This record gives sequence, C-alpha cells and structure tokens, in this order.
Amino acid sequence: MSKITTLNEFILERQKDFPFATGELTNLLNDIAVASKIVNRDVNRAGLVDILGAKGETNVQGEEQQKLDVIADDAFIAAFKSGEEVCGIASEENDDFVAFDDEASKNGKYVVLFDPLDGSSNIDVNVSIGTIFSIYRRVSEPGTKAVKEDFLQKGADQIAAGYVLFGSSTMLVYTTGKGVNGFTLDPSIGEFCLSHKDIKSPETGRIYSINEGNLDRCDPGLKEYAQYCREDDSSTGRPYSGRYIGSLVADFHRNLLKGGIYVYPTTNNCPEGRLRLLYECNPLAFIAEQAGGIATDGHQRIMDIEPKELHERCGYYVGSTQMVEKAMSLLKHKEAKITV
Ligand SMILES: O=P(O)(O)OC[C@H]1O[C@](O)(COP(=O)(O)O)[C@@H](O)[C@@H]1O
Ligand SMILES: [Mg+2]
Ligand SMILES: [Mg+2]
Repeated sequence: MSKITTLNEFILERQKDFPFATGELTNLLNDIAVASKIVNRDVNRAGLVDILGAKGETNVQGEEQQKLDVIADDAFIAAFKSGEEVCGIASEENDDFVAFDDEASKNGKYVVLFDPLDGSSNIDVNVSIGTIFSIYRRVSEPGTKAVKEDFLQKGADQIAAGYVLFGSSTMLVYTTGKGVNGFTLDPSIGEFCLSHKDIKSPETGRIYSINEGNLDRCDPGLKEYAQYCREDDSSTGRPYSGRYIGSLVADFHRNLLKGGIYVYPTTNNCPEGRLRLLYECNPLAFIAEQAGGIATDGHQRIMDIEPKELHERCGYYVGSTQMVEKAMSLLKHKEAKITV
C-alpha cells in the first residue's frame, strides 16, 4: 500500500520551509481542517436534518442567508476562537470584522477572511459547494484588538490561502506561497490525505466558465471572447466546452486541474462586479498564481488591488494564462467598471 501523508504530517514537514516558524500557522491550518470536517458532516446529511433552505435573514450583501451559510460561519469562527493564533476574522456573513477580545486571541498573529459557504444557490440541489479562506499576518500590535487595517491588505500580502470543496469527495487545497497541494478527506479514518501533490495548472485548456446570461450586459469584448471559444478551429482546440456549475470553488477547481478560464465580469446591473475581492477573489488568485495561472479583474492583477472595503466586489478573470490573456486582449473598456 502506498504511503499515506496526512494533512497534519504534510504541514509539519513543510514547516521546515519557514526557519522562524512558531507553529502558529500550523495550528491555524489544522483548525481549518477541523472546521471543514464539521461542515462536511452537515453538508453530507443536509437533506436529513433541518439545514436546507433559507434562514429567513439577509446578510450585509443584501442576499438571503441559507441555513448552511450560518452553520458554516459559526463552525469556522468557533475553530478560529478555539486557538490562540487568530486575533480576528471577517466573513461574508458578518457585516463588520470581528476582533476577538479574550487575552490569548489578542496576542494572535493572524487574521482570517473567509467565505464560509460558497455556491449557496446550489446547497438545496446537492451540487458541489465549498469554503474559501485567506490568511494575513496582522499589521496592528499584538496584545491589542484587531483593527480594520489588519483586514484591508492587498492579496499579494497573503500568508496562506485555500479552499475546501464539498463535492463527490471532500478536498482541501491550499498554498503558503510555496506551491499548491490538495488533500482528500478519507471518511474511513477522518483524515485529509495528500492526493494532489504540487498542482500545476495547464498554460491553456478547452473549458470556459461564464454565466452566459450576463453576456449582453458586460464588456462587448467578453461576448466576443465567448464567441471565439465557440468557433471551429482544431489547431487551437476550439470549440471549447462551456462548463458553469455556479459554485465558484467548484468551477475554479475543475479549471485549475484541467486548464480553463472562469470569468465573472462587471455588468451594467452589477458595475462593481459580483464576487468579493477579499474572501473569494484574492485567495483563489493566490492559488491560481502558485499553480502557474493568472487572476485579474480584466485590467490588473487581482492581488495588486488595494482594498478599501471589507465586502468590496470586483470583476474576475482567472485560470490558464493564455486563456485569460486572450480574453483580456479583446476587452473594449479601458477600466474594470462598466459605465452605462
Ligand atoms: O448565479 P450567478 O450570478 O452565476 O453567480 C454564481 C456565483 O455566485 C456565487 O454563488 C457567490 O458566492 P456565495 O454563494 O458565497 O454568495 C459563486 O459561488 C458563484 O460562482
Ligand atoms: Mg462565494
Ligand atoms: Mg458564501
């Protein structure tokens, strides 16, 4: 039987890459693994226990919260509070950041921004969903309460990032800036085990992922790109296949492994964009770049954007380098925001 490497073993092994490591990031990544297993348990039996459907409240985005959005949010916040590494969090389901005020947490070195449940529109129909996380070193003084500046850091300053995919199997994929590795949860032993070592995304691919319902309301260059994807040209492997699950994590993961492009443009009814910069676009951009791909808002590198607001949105073009560059080359508008 081939050697099994658990997530914990892998993290400890890789801790050697960081000469001044204190073990805090190791503990934090393990907290994320524990919370993921708890959410996985609930996702797997969602139809059997009363956790499907809406909670009956709306979040700061004005979106109806699903019960699982809140269950996942609570599970991750509890995990982050349980340790001493995290001094505060920001999440899609909380209006403002939460600074932990117990003494141990106030000395925590990290802040975490996360989307507890991604793909909420797919929860009730048993389609893959996920969690996305982004980790930064705080900029405020340890021993004090976390402040907004700790969260409004640009993506290039991320210490670690990743996602959990609740699909036919449950996977955790992460980077600390030294490559991307994927772990599959083995329910029989309750461990995440290394299954996808050093993931590299193909330079190009044959999959494009766009909600085509938006194509008449975004940069006409993107409509042109979608047309380009559908044209017959065997020398470039076209026509490409259209694949759109409607869960960013799942669409991103497939394209990461197979090669492809995912686009959620700004549109004239969503001029700011739909996806959130800090806890959706930045963490996946870190993964994409570490795997050899790129991530932009159509005009600039996502991880160079200086965030101004916690729930700030942006256009998103991510995936195989050649495909994203091709799409960007066709855009007509000089800047990201569509002005009608
Ligand atoms: O239904 P649309 O407009 O295509 O949007 C789908 C996108 O919205 C999202 O569901 C937004 O994320 P949340 O589910 O976390 O709010 C993405 O996962 C997905 O890619
Ligand atoms: Mg999301
Ligand atoms: Mg969400």
